[in-house]
Amino acid sequence: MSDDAAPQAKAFPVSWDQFHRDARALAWRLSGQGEWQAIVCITRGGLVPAAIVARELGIRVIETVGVASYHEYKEQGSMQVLKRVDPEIVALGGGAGAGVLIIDDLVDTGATARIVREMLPKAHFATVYAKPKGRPLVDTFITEVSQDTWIYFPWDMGLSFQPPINQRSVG
Ligand SMILES: O=P(O)(O)OC[C@H]1O[C@H](OP(=O)(O)OP(=O)(O)O)[C@H](O)[C@@H]1O
Ligand code: HPA
Ligand SMILES: [Mg+2]
Repeated sequence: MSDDAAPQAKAFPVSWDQFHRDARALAWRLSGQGEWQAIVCITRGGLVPAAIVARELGIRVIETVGVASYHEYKEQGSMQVLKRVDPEIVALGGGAGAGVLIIDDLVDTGATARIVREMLPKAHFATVYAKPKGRPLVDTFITEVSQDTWIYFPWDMGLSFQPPINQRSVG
């Protein structure tokens, strides 16, 4: 875990339904903010909200940028850029990504957002969820959760048996 990462005391599980609703809410909010020429989604987490936003706003030019940092579960390591943005996309709108929408599932410490913003300084950065440390790097988001919350996305979860509340150990 990086030095500034908080221990994750709380859990915020998100179902597919809730994620779809929240990503659609993001599309609504973005719809009044300009004519987007392309989406750059940050893989892999940004792929799902990008598909929903692209469908709602009729955006058909979709590019990816690959950044990985959480190599182990909840542990942030060194940042690795695995795929850069196509120069054709960077050049849109007169250069530096003007008119481009960058989409990710969430911003946590802001480390990922900082790297991608450097690549496209004039782009609009949007996420579905935001934690306080990363929030200043995002132009538009839907829901804020506390820094010590871990968000569980539906693609990372499966159905499993839950013991009755009165049989759970407290601790
Ligand atoms: O604000 P930060 O502290 O940088 O964290 C946010 C990033 O972490 C997660 O991606 P991850 O690196 O785990 O890769 P993934 O999208 O492939 O799961 C998430 O999808 C964001 O991209
Ligand atoms: O809270 C989180 N949930 C899932 N992936 C993440 N990557 C950084 N923070 C998170
Ligand atoms: Mg990611």
